[in-house]
Amino acid sequence: MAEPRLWTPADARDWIAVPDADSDKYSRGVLGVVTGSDRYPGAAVIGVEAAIRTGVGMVRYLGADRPANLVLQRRPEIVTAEGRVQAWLIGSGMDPGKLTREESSLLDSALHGGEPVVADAGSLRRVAAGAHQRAFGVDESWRIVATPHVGELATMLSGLGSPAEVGAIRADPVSYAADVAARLGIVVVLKGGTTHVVAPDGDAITVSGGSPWLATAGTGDALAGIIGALVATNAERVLADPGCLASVAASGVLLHAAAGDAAAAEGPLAALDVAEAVRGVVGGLLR
Ligand SMILES: NC(=O)C1=CN([C@@H]2O[C@H](COP(=O)(O)OP(=O)(O)OC[C@H]3O[C@@H](n4cnc5c(N)ncnc54)[C@H](OP(=O)(O)O)[C@@H]3O)[C@@H](O)[C@H]2O)[C@@H](O)CC1
Ligand SMILES: Nc1ncnc2c1ncn2[C@@H]1O[C@H](COP(=O)(O)OP(=O)(O)O)[C@@H](O)[C@H]1O
Repeated sequence: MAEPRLWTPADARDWIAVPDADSDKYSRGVLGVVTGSDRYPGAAVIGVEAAIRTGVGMVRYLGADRPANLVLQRRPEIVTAEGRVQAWLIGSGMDPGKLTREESSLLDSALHGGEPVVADAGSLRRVAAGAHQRAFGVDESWRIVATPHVGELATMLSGLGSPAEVGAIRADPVSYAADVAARLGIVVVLKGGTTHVVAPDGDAITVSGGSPWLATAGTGDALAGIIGALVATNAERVLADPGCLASVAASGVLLHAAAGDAAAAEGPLAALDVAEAVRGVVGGLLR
């Protein structure tokens, strides 16, 4: 396995799609979002806020009523009607053991739809079960980015029939992430104090340096929203060259770390502060 590459702000800058005079909300990219639940409605609010502050043409939110109402309360810009999307963000704030039939069906539609997908939390078991592979074959399933923390990676490994202790994963994170990435044909973003982005071919990118104040509830939901927005706004490039999905994901991790630093500069941060701070980080990279 090659040495992990360190991602830089200049690398991330290349994946910020800047609108021009010919752009419209559709051409910029629409992100479909299936996140949140009655149990964890806040995850939907945090992810959507992070996505729109990263920059996207439109967010279509298709979750349950309680999170949908909270999302709309904070962001009336969000559209809750079905329609075409360029990418999906799924699973944050969803409990895989307590999904309603409607939620299960929304997750499966996103995984089987053919668009790139950012799969978080409650959707990871489905990804580990290989539903996307059965639909597309392993070679065409590069379009999925999974964002587990070590506990969730352990669950994915169990689902793949290779259980591993969390301690063992922490001791050798890139190898375990690479194993899951290769077997499922997906990009794995293994979150932690240092985050590793690993492609199915074993190429690894390391992003370190985010403030330890990021260790607070909901910051992973913000990360998923940031990556979702980047994938939606780069969907054409991703579909033309799925191999670039790891670069898009690494750029999202870098924006998230920088937003964490910006938010932490003012004192202890909350996840929504991180989502709000992405705007300034993107603006700074573009100056
Ligand atoms: N406001 C909201 O709506 C919020 C909603 N949220 C939503 O909540 C849902 C549950 O997500 P979750 O991550 O809290 O719990 P879960 O997936 O059950 O795994 C936890 C187990 O894994 C282990 N573990 C090991 N290392 C770990 C690590 N670094 N970080 C975390 N865990 C680690 C550890 O086990 P242990 O090592 O203690 O045996 C632990 O018991 C999910 O849908 C998420 O989106 C949250 O985002 C918060 C804000
Ligand atoms: N000590 C730390 N230093 C820097 N970043 C961290 C640290 N701990 C966690 N993070 C980041 O915070 C986020 C936490 O995500 P996650 O574990 O999914 O929490 P949640 O489910 O509550 O959103 C990840 O992006 C992770 O990389």
